[in-house]
Amino acid sequence: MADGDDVNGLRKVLVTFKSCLTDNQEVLMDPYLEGWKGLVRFLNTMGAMFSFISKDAVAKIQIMENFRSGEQKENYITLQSMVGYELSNSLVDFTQPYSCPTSGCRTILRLHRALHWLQLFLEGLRTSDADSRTSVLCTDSYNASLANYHPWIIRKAASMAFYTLPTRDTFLKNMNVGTNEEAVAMLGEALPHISQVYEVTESLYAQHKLLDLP
Ligand SMILES: CCCCCCCC/C=C\CCCCCCCC(=O)N[C@@H](COP(=O)(O)O)[C@H](O)/C=C/CCCCCCCCCCCCC
Repeated sequence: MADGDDVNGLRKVLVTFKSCLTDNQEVLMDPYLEGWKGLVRFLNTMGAMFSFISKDAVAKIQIMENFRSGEQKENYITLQSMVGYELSNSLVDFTQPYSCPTSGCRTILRLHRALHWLQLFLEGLRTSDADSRTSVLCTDSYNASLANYHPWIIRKAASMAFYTLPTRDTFLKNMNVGTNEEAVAMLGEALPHISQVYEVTESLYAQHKLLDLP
């Protein structure tokens, strides 16, 4: 395959997050989920050690796609409409985890926290030295974000999976978006959009006191 072929579609995935935000700063659910599906496709190329992560992400994406295709699909067009609908209909459980049915607000919060990890990881990948280890970058970004919400056993399993990651140079090559310099440039283009989606979601959840949903 010629150099630069975006065989994993990562360029398209990262640009998808750019199409999440509307002119009035609302986050569109469909491209948000498409972005995550693309990231999971890439995750699935990294081996069986990551399958428990992929399974959880796929399950959460499926919950949201069910909302987007269900009777109330019009209320799930944006994260803002989802929050308004679920809060005004008392569908969000502020006390019990895993209450049924699992709310969209709770499910998106888990993906939102993972988006923070992604932001930190991609920035680390973009700015680190050529001889850096992706495992260290991934561990550091995980410990600064998602790890704060996971029990010991999950943190242990995650750190074991991270240990199998290659060097930064090999990881950038595996992204299949061109030379390493082109991959770094693509990360620089994509990161501001990912950060914007993260910040808009963070302030939406903070405004409605949803950041600590169990
Ligand atoms: C351009 C380069 C792209 C880089 C590759 C990115 C690929 C990342 C794809 C998906 C990221 C993982 C999404 C993980 C969602 C986890 C949500 C979560 O926290 N789930 C926990 C809580 O859910 P509830 O139990 O409350 O329902 C769940 O308990 C834990 C599940 C296990 C996953 C925990 C580890 C997450 C590590 C994220 C790093 C991914 C490693 C990527 C390797 C580069």
